[in-house]
Amino acid sequence: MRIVADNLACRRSERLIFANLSFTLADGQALVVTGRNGAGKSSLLAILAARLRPEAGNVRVEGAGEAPLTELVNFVGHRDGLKSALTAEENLAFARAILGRAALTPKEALARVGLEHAARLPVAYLSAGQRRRVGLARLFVSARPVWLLDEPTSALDAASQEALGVAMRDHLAAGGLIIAATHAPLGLDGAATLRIERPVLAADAGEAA
Ligand SMILES: Nc1ncnc2c1ncn2[C@@H]1O[C@H](COP(=O)(O)OP(=O)(O)OP(=O)(O)O)[C@@H](O)[C@H]1O
Repeated sequence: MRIVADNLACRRSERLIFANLSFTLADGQALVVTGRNGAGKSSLLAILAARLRPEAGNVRVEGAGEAPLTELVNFVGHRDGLKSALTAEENLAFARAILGRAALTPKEALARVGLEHAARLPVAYLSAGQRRRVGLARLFVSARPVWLLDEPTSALDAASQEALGVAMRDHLAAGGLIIAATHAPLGLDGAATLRIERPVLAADAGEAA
């Protein structure tokens, strides 16, 4: 399958955040999205996950049968999206039911991120890095092929960053696709990069002329 983003533009609170942004990504490929704070990395991921409407342009998926991109995407956002009162295992069981395409069980997914001992603890009791790892474990409970990751290494220690690198490389080797917004290196050699730059506004062009 391929994801094709064509001339995307994003406006938030009346401000044009980015424009003319295009890329194509195929099976087994990763795209690392970079840019200054506020450049629009999270906004781009939100557009790809159909949580935000683009100002212009479109995103299409090719070669995935009838399935729309929303059903192919597993999105781990900047906020972990976990319910604090539920246990780690319950949070993952919920995600597994919502996402479909069942893969690892919640217990197996927690073992994959080294948190089997925390399965029965309310997420509220976990450290920031542990919460992040539970959030990332959502990637393993469903076989959705497109991982959208927003700052996936934030709060992770070196060992967990390495484990995430292994998981991402395994996913790509199995034909998955990854689009990750980050300020930190992710260890994805050969990934394409997309740096979001400030759009050139008509007013700026006029000033420059
Ligand atoms: N819900 C919102 N409503 C209005 N404006 C928003 C909203 N969310 C983000 N923005 C604005 O959109 C712009 C892009 O934000 P975004 O979070 O996409 O940037 P980012 O590149 O991910 O930044 P960072 O590196 O700091 O995470 C910022 O100016 C931000 O203030």
